[in-house]
Amino acid sequence: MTVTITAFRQSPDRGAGLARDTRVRWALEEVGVPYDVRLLSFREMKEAGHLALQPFGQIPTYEDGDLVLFETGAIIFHIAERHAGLLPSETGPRARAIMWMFAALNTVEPPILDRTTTKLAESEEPWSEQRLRLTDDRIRIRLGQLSDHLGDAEWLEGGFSAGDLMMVSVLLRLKASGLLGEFPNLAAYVARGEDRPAYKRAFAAQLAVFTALSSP
Ligand SMILES: N[C@@H](CCC(=O)N[C@@H](CSCc1ccc([N+](=O)[O-])cc1)C(=O)NCC(=O)O)C(=O)O
Repeated sequence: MTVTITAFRQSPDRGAGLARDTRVRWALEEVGVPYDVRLLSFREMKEAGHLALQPFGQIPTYEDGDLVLFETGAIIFHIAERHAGLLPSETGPRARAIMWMFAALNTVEPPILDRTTTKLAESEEPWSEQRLRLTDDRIRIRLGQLSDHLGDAEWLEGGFSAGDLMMVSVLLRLKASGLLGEFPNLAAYVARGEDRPAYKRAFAAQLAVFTALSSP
């Protein structure tokens, strides 16, 4: 049975790879599992058919036979559990790699999402600029702590893992802000992630969706 994921029919980022299906595509490419994509319009995401799979009306979802999952972290953990290549087999190193998945989603990403909210949903508010400065400073604290921990290491725990896939995916959203560039070792870490053949295939696949839209 082929795995099927859902993605934006027309991603607001115009194929920049920032929508969360890119993380799942990357994980599937890393472990060599083929997948189909069901593209959804914003309207279709809120219709009963999709809400039955994803009660919050979002993408991505993951379907494999009778199993339906949502939440990118849970999907990637499921993929990494079942296929070699994203989690070490030894108990301790495996737990550490999973720890970094949670750190990416629960500690590093929240202030980044807060920044996105300020930029996209609060830009007309009189306090928006001030709030953006505060948000950026909170992000800088996390980036500084992560930068200090990573140092000159290639990946967070020795070999590349799902923890790095999630952390790089989280940090990618900062590229345009200039904040990532303030921490050269983190910028290089993200570039190493983008340079992985599996990431390149995942990125190209989601970009092709957007390109197909804009071709005559
Ligand atoms: N916690 C869930 C969050 C899923 C989620 O945020 N999905 C977003 C798309 S990825 C987030 C996202 C959206 C757009 C961009 N962009 O740059 O255009 C980047 C990331 C979505 O469906 N949004 C529509 C809605 O909520 O109605 C998960 O991790 O899977």
